[in-house]
This record gives sequence, structure tokens and C-alpha cells, in this order.
Amino acid sequence: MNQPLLSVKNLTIDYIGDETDFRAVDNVSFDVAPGEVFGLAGESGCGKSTIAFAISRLHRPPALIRTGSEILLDSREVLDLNPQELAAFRWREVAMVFQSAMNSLNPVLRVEAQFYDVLKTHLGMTKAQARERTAEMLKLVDINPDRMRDYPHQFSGGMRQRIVIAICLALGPKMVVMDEPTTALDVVVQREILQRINELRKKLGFSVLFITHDLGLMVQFCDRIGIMLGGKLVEQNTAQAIYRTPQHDYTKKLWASFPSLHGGVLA
Ligand SMILES: Nc1ncnc2c1ncn2[C@@H]1O[C@H](COP(=O)(O)OP(=O)(O)OP(=O)(O)O)[C@@H](O)[C@H]1O
Repeated sequence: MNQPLLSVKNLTIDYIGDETDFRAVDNVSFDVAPGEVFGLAGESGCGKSTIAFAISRLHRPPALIRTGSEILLDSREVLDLNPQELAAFRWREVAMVFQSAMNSLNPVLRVEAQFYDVLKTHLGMTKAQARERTAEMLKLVDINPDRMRDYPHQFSGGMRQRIVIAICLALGPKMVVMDEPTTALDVVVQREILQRINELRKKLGFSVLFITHDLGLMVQFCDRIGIMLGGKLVEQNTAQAIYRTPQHDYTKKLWASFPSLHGGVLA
């Protein structure tokens, strides 16, 4: 890989307890290239979300990132950013879409106002500029721009999730961290959304760190996949190699427990 966009090195994260500390992430290292989709897979509790939060610097106590850990985005150490730098870093450099993201829209504000909030704060846009950008972003996720005056409850769950993704992409982040971004949605809508994200990624060039329980979806959507077990990254390779020639026993077991893949790759 040439210069990676994201480089995670020796990342170790403990949850600090009264009696003992719990090591949730244990010396994990991986790179994500510009424009690449890297997936993290593994059983519940293996540390995937803890990594996602750390990369966005959204981790909170009792989570503690141990000395010696490095998270470099575009060669800049994310762990050293001060509060001011962090405010600019979030959304503009790294945006995050969670499972429940569609519920993060403010129910009493029109969609237009929610875009304006982000665009004014980060880019100092006027209302007219923000409206133009909002229309452009809504079109990208296949939502009629005329609907920007609507409230969140007037949209379906899938549409709300697409609106959140559009807000996330409005500032042109280099990296989008997606932690179970479509899990709350039905399978058809899930696929549509991932297909759309994939098209946008090709067009806009951002990288994706993708976390899901759905291994079938993961193989279709990711370029490379890392397999986690008990806080450790036990194997990483191209999606096809992880699927066709898994090396680690745990990866083999994972596939054995997911016998029916949807088949095919996203265009
Ligand atoms: N605030 C916390 N305090 C203590 N332990 C925590 C805390 N948050 C998470 N953990 C523990 O850290 C481990 C990793 O959790 P994490 O949520 O990162 O796993 P995950 O792989 O994302 O799981 P899932 O797929 O279920 O979301 C788990 O064992 C979890 O119980």
C-alpha cells in the first residue's frame, strides 16, 4: 500500500474498573488506504466499536487508550489533537455513522435546519449556501431536495439513515466510520444503502471503516477485512482471501456459522 489514509498501530485500550482493568483492544495494527473499505468482523464484545470510537476520538472514560498506541490520519496523530483541532477533525476529516444514527436526527427540526447547523458551524455557510449544499447532498442519496423542509418523522427509517449519511458526507470527510450502519433496517433497504455508499465512495473518494455482524454483507462491501477475537486482530487480508482461504481457525469457524452468503459483489 502506498501512503495509507489511516494507520492504526499497536492500539491498546482498557476499560478501567474499580478492581481490575479490562483489555478490550489488545495491540491492534492495521492500515486503510485512501478510497478503501476496510471491515472489522468478529463476535460481539471483541472490541470493534471500541476501536471505532477511538478513531473518531469519541471514546470516554472508563475507556483508556494506553501509551504506545498510535492512530494516524493522513500522517497526523489523532491522539494528540487538542479540543480545538478535534472540533475541526470530527466531521471534516472523520465522520461516523452508527446503527441508531437515523434516530440522532432532531425530531423537532426540519431536515434543512439540521444540515444548516453542521454547514454553518464547520464551514461558516450562509442559509442560501447551505440550502444549495443540502439539495446537492440529498440528491446524492436519492432524496428529492424538495423534501428538505420536511421533519424526520415524515421519512422512512431507510430514508432517515440516508439523510444522516448525507449530513456526514456534507463536509467531505476523508474517512467515514460505519458501525452497524444498516443493522436496524430490513435487508433490501440495507443493500440499497450500501450500494449507494459504495457509489458515493467511488465518486467522492473517501475511505470507510465498516463494522457489521453480517459477514455476507461484509465480504460484498469490503476491499479488505480484519478478523477480531478477544480484542486482538487475528487475521487480515483481502475480502476474497478471508472468505475463500481463511488462515485462522476462528475465521474458519466464523464462516462455518454463516453458511449462506448472498453471493456477488457490489458494483
Ligand atoms: N463502558 C464500558 N465499560 C466497561 N467495559 C466495556 C465498556 N464498553 C465496552 N466494554 C467491554 O469492552 C469489550 C468490547 O466492547 P465493544 O463494544 O468494543 O465490542 P464489539 O465488538 O463492538 O461488540 P458488538 O458487536 O456487540 O457491538 C466488551 O467486552 C464490552 O463488554
